[in-house]
Amino acid sequence: MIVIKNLKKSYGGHLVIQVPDLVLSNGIHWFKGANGSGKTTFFRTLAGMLPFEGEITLGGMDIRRDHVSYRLGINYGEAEPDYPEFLTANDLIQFVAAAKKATASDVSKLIDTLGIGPFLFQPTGTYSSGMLKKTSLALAFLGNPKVIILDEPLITIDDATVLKVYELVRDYHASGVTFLLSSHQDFMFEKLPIQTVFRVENQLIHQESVSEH
Ligand SMILES: Nc1ncnc2c1ncn2[C@@H]1O[C@H](COP(=O)(O)OP(=O)(O)OP(=O)(O)O)[C@@H](O)[C@H]1O
Repeated sequence: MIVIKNLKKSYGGHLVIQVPDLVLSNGIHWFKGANGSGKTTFFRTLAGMLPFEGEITLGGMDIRRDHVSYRLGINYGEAEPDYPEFLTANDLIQFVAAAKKATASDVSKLIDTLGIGPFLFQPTGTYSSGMLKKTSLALAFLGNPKVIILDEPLITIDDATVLKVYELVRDYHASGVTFLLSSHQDFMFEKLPIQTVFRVENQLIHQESVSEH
């Protein structure tokens, strides 16, 4: 469970998002909102990548005080991944796997499921946008996170990979992982048990009814 209190995130004095009080329970949550509404900023803040005002805890772990255990508990998949171009998918995966304490068998399962094998040892500078996205998705599933945040997980990947991502989300969710997702495309509700839909608008986050979607 993520508990957020009095969160304010600004860039250079310009307020982007404020969350006075929000509890994200275990489940799959979809964050919707117009371009520039603050979804990525909110996700990066929760992932511990940005300074902010307020308090965030994950399963009782404080984002600042318990920063190592907090970060082991939360994974983040970038909307538009961008890596140093000389690094291969294998370099990135091995590095993150070690940091996130992932097992070798989980690593090879993810490489296989997401079809990364054919370009595993090529530098990411040579990748298509879909190959970069598959790499970032593999990184987001490594280790034993309690929460996985996927920012626009379905963009640039082919239809077969979209189905694999649904499968991964369902499987990890079945073993207790909470997902925070954003997408401008609709998710296939029959393939993903989405519990809550949130709308990010006017610097705030409102809960919507799932049946509206
Ligand atoms: N590093 C930054 N420095 C200054 N302003 C930023 C920075 N990153 C984002 N912003 C601003 O914060 C606001 C929210 O951006 P953010 O990327 O969080 O939106 P988003 O909802 O994810 O948008 P999209 O749907 O287009 O991905 C925008 O006005 C953007 O210009």
